[in-house]
Amino acid sequence: MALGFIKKVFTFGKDKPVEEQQVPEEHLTPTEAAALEAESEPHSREEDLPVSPVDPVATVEMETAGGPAADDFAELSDREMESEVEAEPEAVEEDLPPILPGAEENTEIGLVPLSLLKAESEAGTEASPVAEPVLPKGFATRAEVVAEPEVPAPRLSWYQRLRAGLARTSSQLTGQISALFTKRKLDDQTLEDLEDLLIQSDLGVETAMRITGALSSERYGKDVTGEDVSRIMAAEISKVLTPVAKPLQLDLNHKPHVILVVGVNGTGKTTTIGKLAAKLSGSGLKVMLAAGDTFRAAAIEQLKIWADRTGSEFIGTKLGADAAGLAYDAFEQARAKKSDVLIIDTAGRLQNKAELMAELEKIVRVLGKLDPDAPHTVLQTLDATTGQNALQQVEIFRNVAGVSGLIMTKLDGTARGGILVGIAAKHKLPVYFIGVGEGVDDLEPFEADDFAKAIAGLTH
Ligand SMILES: Nc1nc2c(ncn2[C@@H]2O[C@H](COP(=O)(O)OP(=O)(O)OP(=O)(O)O)[C@@H](O)[C@H]2O)c(=O)[nH]1
Repeated sequence: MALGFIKKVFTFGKDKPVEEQQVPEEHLTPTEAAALEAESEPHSREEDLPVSPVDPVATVEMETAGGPAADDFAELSDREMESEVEAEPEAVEEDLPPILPGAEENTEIGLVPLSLLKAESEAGTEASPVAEPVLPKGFATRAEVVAEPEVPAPRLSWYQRLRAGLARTSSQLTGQISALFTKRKLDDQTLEDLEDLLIQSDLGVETAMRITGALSSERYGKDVTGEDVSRIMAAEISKVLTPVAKPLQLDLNHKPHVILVVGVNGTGKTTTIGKLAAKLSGSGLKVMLAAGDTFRAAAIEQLKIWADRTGSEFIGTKLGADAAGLAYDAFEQARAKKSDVLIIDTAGRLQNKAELMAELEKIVRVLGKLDPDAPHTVLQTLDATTGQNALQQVEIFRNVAGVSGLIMTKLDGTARGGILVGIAAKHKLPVYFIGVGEGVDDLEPFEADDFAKAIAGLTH
């Protein structure tokens, strides 16, 4: 065995210069040579292998955390753009939450955790087991004490996460309402003050008036508690939301049913597409995902990973390519492959708003050439932490892309969910799902009653 070569390989990247350590083989005694060989064995472990100077995870993290400014892309050459798109998918996968609980522990498909391998190899090299002393009653070995199982933190139900997300809205509101009604009979002044509070919580003038109207007809001139107001508020909000809480209807005669997903960047389009794809493919439908956000390399990358993880087909193009062209190709391919559902991602930010709107209009127009009814669903994602701005976003995207339904995301964060009530009252667009986390299962059908109770701070 060429000892010099082995030493070179196993000492790569270490502080000591390789030359210093090299001793010609013939100058060693057999014992020294054997000792040296033995010493080199443990270095074959993963952690001593050279590390690539560029960390792809860090690169993608940087982009997903907001991405480079629009102008940054102008300076990329085509080749650079392509290489960004072709980056190893594993790099981003580490960032994404696991698809199935416990999937990483699956040994049935030939994957064995590294820790198990290490434990096995250590067990094999042990000289002989040392007999544990038997301790008297009342004593315990340190290992026994340390090995006490940790109780895992219970995973919150989606409703608990929704309530936690809406806690800011609800506790602020209920706190102020309680303060308003302490030792006061319901009169015109308290009703007016209540109306102001409700409007400030993004519920909208119409809903605020509904609530004060209902309260007035039930309790005018009588004592009112914060609890009374919360109950009436939940009932009135539920009345506004119930007509818009609808399931997303798929017409599978279309083959594919085309869903175009639009919305401002960062509102959760790509993640929501992944969650939808998981639900659809999980129920046996053939799904194709198209990366129509050709503006951001990480978005293409992210969608490809979701496609792989959900067993969906994927179609993408290079960064900066015509998104409408991609949508057209995707529709043709999905037809040829007899996909049930085609979901098309779009960019949320281009250099300017006019350009973004022109691109969306073109995508809709081009899809209509292949099927006058396509896109069959236009979904808009709304970030629940944005408040009043979401109202304008619906206005704009509805006009340009003909939004037919909404999904509100990030309701698990510090959400300002009141705005969904305002949007429902004004636009009356269906709300299909709500996002309550970043995981694949964190997409729940929208339930008017649950949502209304969570805003009013009532327990389920
Ligand atoms: N907490 C929480 N985070 C979410 C939810 N939905 C999406 N996110 C996160 O929001 C961030 C933005 O989501 P994306 O899916 O990349 O948003 P996008 O609209 O596709 O963004 P662009 O590609 O920039 O247009 C990511 O970090 C997601 O993990 C949700 O329901 N809850």
